[in-house]
Amino acid sequence: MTHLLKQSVKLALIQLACTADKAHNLSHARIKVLEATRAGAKIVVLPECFNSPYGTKYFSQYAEQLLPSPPTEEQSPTFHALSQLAKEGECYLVGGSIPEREGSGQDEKLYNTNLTFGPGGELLASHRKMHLFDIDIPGKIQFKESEVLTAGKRITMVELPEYGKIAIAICYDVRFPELAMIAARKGAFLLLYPGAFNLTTGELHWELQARARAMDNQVYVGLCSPARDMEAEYNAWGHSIVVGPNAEVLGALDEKEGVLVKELIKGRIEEVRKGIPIYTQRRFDVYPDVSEGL
Ligand SMILES: NC(=O)CCC(=O)C(=O)O
Repeated sequence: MTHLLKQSVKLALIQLACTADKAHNLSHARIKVLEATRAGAKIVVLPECFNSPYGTKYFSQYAEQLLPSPPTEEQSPTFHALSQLAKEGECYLVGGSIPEREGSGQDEKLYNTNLTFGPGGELLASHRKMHLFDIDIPGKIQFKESEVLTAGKRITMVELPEYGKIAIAICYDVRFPELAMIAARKGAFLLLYPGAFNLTTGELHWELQARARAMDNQVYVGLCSPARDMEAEYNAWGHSIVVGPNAEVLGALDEKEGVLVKELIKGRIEEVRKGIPIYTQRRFDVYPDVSEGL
């Protein structure tokens, strides 16, 4: 029997204490990633906007140029730091996200972009957040990424030769089940979302979204947040979480900085799908398969 996850693997989520000092964030991320790889993690994830404050007024200030790829050290210090770190830790490094600048002047565009590197330091994928975080809950939170950011247009999947396919999206992207379903139907064993939910929606929806995406698709899901900083303008929810294919919480952090390492088990997805066979019971004769044609 072929398995979606070819061999068991340890996944680490780094719930980083992010500051306004990019150089500090990069060196601190290195310490935490290497802590995770020493614990045996082979897939390591950083949070959304892990090397800058999260806020529309900061994106331009912290943005780096990623194209043409590879960028120079000056264009993107983060690209080079992450590439080097993946190599040093001999891991797949899902580098959270950073603000990306493309073009200049009138043509300038900013994106919220993930870079994912392989153990040789090679860039494997780049995901631009597809669904921008525009919400308005009166008296609680207003946020409008689309004031400054442009949305990405591509679903991102990466083949890890030893393990299988993973899918990467960013934070608010998790609220769109179509994205997760397309990735799962295309063979992903793991959906990863660097994210930074807030104190209003975090409690109600963060764990629920992670478990829902896992339950609907019978795959592993990981959501990786920055640590909460009550001095910052945006207070991240924290609670980075790993969920198994039966929607079971395999592990979760509180709001403080931490490293969560969990083993994903070969054969578990197939076991869950055999027990509750929704994966093969869908009625694509009645409603469309969202992954069809993509
Ligand atoms: N950074 C984000 O996309 C935040 C998403 C969020 O908080 C939500 O409730 O969704």
